[in-house]
This record gives sequence, structure tokens and C-alpha cells, in this order.
Amino acid sequence: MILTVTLNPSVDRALEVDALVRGEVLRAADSHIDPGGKGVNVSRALLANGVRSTAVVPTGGAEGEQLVDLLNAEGVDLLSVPIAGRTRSNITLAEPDGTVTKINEAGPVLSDTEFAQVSKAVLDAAEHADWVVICGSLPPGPSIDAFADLCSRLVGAGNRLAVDSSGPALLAGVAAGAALVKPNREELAEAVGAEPATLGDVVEACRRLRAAGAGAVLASLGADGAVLVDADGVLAGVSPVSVPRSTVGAGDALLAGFLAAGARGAAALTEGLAWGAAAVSLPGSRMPTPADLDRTHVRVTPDPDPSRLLHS
Ligand SMILES: Nc1ncnc2c1ncn2[C@@H]1O[C@H](COP(=O)(O)OP(=O)(O)OP(=O)(O)O)[C@@H](O)[C@H]1O
Ligand SMILES: O=P(O)(O)OC[C@@]1(O)O[C@H](CO)[C@@H](O)[C@@H]1O
Repeated sequence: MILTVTLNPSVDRALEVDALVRGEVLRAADSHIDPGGKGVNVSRALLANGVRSTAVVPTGGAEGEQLVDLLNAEGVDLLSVPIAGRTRSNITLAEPDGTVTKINEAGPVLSDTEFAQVSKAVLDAAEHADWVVICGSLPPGPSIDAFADLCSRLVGAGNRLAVDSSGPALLAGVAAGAALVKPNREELAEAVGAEPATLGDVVEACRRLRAAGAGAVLASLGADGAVLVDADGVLAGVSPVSVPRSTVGAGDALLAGFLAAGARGAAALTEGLAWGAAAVSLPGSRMPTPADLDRTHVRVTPDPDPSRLLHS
């Protein structure tokens, strides 16, 4: 069982518009509502592909109820921790060429007591988990020290921890000795203080995160694919998408596919890239099912050319 933790989940509302024009009334051609938040998406993708997963989410207010209803409707196994604040709604504006504009709320404050309740739910459920996957932004409230403490306690208890977050939360996961971290290009740049221009720069940045404590680094690079740096070496892969519809949740699908396939080696990276590409071809933050997956376009190579330039 893979336990996911989303400290700041959301109800995701995606509106498809012909073109984004500031200051105008725009008419949506289509709209979707999905349960959201990065760990929630990882659980949804795993479930859609027959892999057991439980999602821990703090929920509150009408949007919290809606989130629980949406997740129940999808059949996601849920550990919902009630909080006083209102679960956020995040908005996606998607244009026909695949351009996505996202507006994310800060989310409700998690009090110290609420964070302690969520942590207890995580630590208890972690006893039965193959992986604990903490994803997404931290909500207002918990200090970075409290978050770092949760990561350290999970690792200390022998759990395999994966962290997909940004800024200090990503670095806290690294320092705690997470078995896996999944930064995207911007998060990787922020973590090492340098913007990668080539695959060699990405590999070097991943190596720095491993030296700082992470077991493996899966760097997602948008249309440039992904790079895996772990104890076995370096792998890079791409999976071209002919008609991108929405990149929202693509990183979550990549991570879910990688974990589902064993989180090691070319087979796992290939699976992750196939799930990521499928997510990009689907509207909103819909997660791919087996019928959406096409592994034939995925190309994974060891020790990629370090001078290859990043495009996206
Ligand atoms: N335009 C694209 N074309 C092809 N594949 C893409 C594209 N965008 C994303 N992907 C695939 O999805 C994966 C994850 O994308 P990205 O690096 O944008 O993740 P992310 O920023 O974590 O996404 P999110 O936070 O929305 O889940 C990439 O590694 C790649 O495999
Ligand atoms: O604000 P965060 O926590 O960084 O990201 C939240 C979010 O953008 O990430 C998911 C896509 O990866 C969406 O479901 C959700 O709206």
C-alpha cells in the first residue's frame, strides 16, 4: 500500500477557454471539477491503475465536504482529518494550444493541534505502507521544523519516504533522508540556487541533492522528460505528446507510475514517463487509466549527453 499525504489539498476547477484575455468576460467552452492536491492525484492515479493507496487529507468547510465526496466517488481510500478552516479551490484556465494558467489559493491555516492530528494519522497508517509520499505545498501554519520533524520520524521508523514539494519543504525532505524526491525544473533550480540549462546541469543538481541526503532524485522537466539519479547511476527519458491538453497533475502521474513500477531503473522511469505523458493528453487534472497509457513512444537512455539543452 502506498500512503500519500497532502497537507494542502484542493478542489480543482478547470475551465477551457478559447484564449485568455485580461479584463474580458470569458465564456468557458468546457469545465471539469476534480479532487486535487499533489498527493491526492498520486493516490487517484495509483487507484486508476489497480495499485492500493490511501490518501491522508485535512479537510474543512463546504469545499472539504465536496473533496471527500469527489474522492469517495472515485473510490479513493481516504483518511480525512477534520480541520476548522475551509479547504481551498484551485482554478485552472486551459487554452486549446495546451497553455495552462493556474491560480492556487494559499489554503486554510493548519493549527499546531491539527498538524499534530494529521501527523499522528500519517505515522499510524505508515506502519502498513510500502511508501509514504508527501506531496504539495505546505499550508499556512505548520513551521518548517514541525514538517522536518514529521519527515525525520517517518524515516527513523524505517519508512521509505518520497517528497514532492518545493523550497524549504523539499530541502527538509532531503535532509531527513527521504528515499526519493521529485522536484520539477523550477524546484530543482531553487533547491541548488542555479537555473539548469542542460541535462548535465540537471544531473549535477540531482547529485547535490543526493549528497545532501536524498536516496534518489527524479527530476521532472516538462516536455524535456525526466532524469533519474540514484545509487545505480543516471537515466534520462522523454515521452513526446502530440496534442497536450493539460499539464496539471502530470508530475503527480509521473511519480505515481514510477512508484507503481518499483521506483528503480529504466522500467520504472519508462512507466512514470508513460503515465506523465498520458496525463498531459487528458483534460483538467484527470489521471490516466491503463487504457490511456502508451509506452511505445517512451525513450529512456543511460548516461545522457550532458550538453543536451533543455527546451521547456
Ligand atoms: N508538454 C509536455 N509534453 C510531453 N510530456 C510532458 C509535457 N509536460 C509534462 N510532461 C510529462 O509530465 C512529466 C511531469 O511534468 P512537469 O515537469 O511539468 O511536472 P510538475 O511541474 O511536477 O507538474 P504538476 O505540478 O502539475 O504535477 C514530465 O516529466 C513529462 O514526462
Ligand atoms: O499549491 P500546490 O500544493 O503546490 O499544488 C496544488 C496543485 O496545483 O497541484 C496539483 C497538480 O500537481 C493540483 O491538483 C493542485 O491544484
